[in-house]
Amino acid sequence: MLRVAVPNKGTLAGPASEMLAEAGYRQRHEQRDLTVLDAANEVEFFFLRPKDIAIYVGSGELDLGLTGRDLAGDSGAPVAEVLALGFGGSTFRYAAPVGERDWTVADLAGKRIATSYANLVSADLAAHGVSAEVIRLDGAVEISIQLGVADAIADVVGSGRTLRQHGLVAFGDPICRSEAVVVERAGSDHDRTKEQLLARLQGVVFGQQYVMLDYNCPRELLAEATRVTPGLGSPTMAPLADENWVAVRAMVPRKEAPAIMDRLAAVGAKAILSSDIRACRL
Ligand SMILES: Nc1ncnc2c1ncn2[C@@H]1O[C@H](COP(=O)(O)OP(=O)(O)OP(=O)(O)O)[C@@H](O)[C@H]1O
Ligand SMILES: O=P(O)(O)OC[C@H]1O[C@H](OP(=O)(O)OP(=O)(O)O)[C@H](O)[C@@H]1O
Ligand SMILES: [Mg+2]
Repeated sequence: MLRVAVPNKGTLAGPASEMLAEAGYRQRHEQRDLTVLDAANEVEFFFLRPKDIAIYVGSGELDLGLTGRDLAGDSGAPVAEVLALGFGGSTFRYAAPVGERDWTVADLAGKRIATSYANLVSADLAAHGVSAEVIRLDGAVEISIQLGVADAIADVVGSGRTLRQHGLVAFGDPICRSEAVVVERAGSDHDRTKEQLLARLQGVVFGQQYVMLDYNCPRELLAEATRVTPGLGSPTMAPLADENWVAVRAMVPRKEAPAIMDRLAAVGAKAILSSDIRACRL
């Protein structure tokens, strides 16, 4: 039985469970359930605090865990990333009050820095050769300067709204660029159930990052059109009843799809359709 940790709360919990459900795994119906057994797929899911997940996986008690790259890094647990999941994107950054001065990381020397990710911050300060006091807080870190316990902070930045609301500005290079990831204990083996879960999740991630384009193309413009949509391997082509036309089907990156559709229309393609891919195996 494969044992897999899933966030039970916070930003990553909803999307992580939805992705596992899309991959065909049973997920919990009740928010308070801490385990779910998916006997058909030989997997047991454990719903744990996101911060704790890498610790369980690093100790070898659980085989895989879905967590944030930043959380896994901060835990210091001996885990390795096996798959990036494409959601829960954030940066982890230093920030300080707007207008006080143009802060640099070197200016943090001798200062108090509040954070919920003390290990990441200590390691980054050491890498910069800066000696400062790290104040460990559990959350609402942005308010700590106002309340007088810190001079600067290091925190997760998503949209940047929370920093702006508190009159703070980020500075320095991001300490970490994070997203949700699957981790395993470093150096551990892959058995059939683990490989299957990773392949299914990979298929859902691909499905979310690509769309399927279908279009009809005059035969003489095929070479030009398929240069625009080379597909992952090679585009699928099928003859139409009108022998001067061909139907083409190719996967394209979701973010580029509108621009690719513009280019196909300019080439002379017609009936250009874009559709979602729920999951795929390449
Ligand atoms: N806007 C965001 N705010 C917080 N965490 C985010 C955000 N966007 C992505 N994340 C990621 O979510 C993970 C943090 O999840 P976690 O559940 O610990 O905190 P949370 O979502 O802030 O919930 P809570 O603070 O209520 O426990 C990190 O990997 C972080 O990078
Ligand atoms: O850049 P934004 O989109 O504004 O998001 C970032 C904020 O969201 C998180 O806080 P959360 O709401 O989880 O509260 P917490 O500080 O108690 O963890 C994070 O710690 C930042 O404070
Ligand atoms: Mg939080």
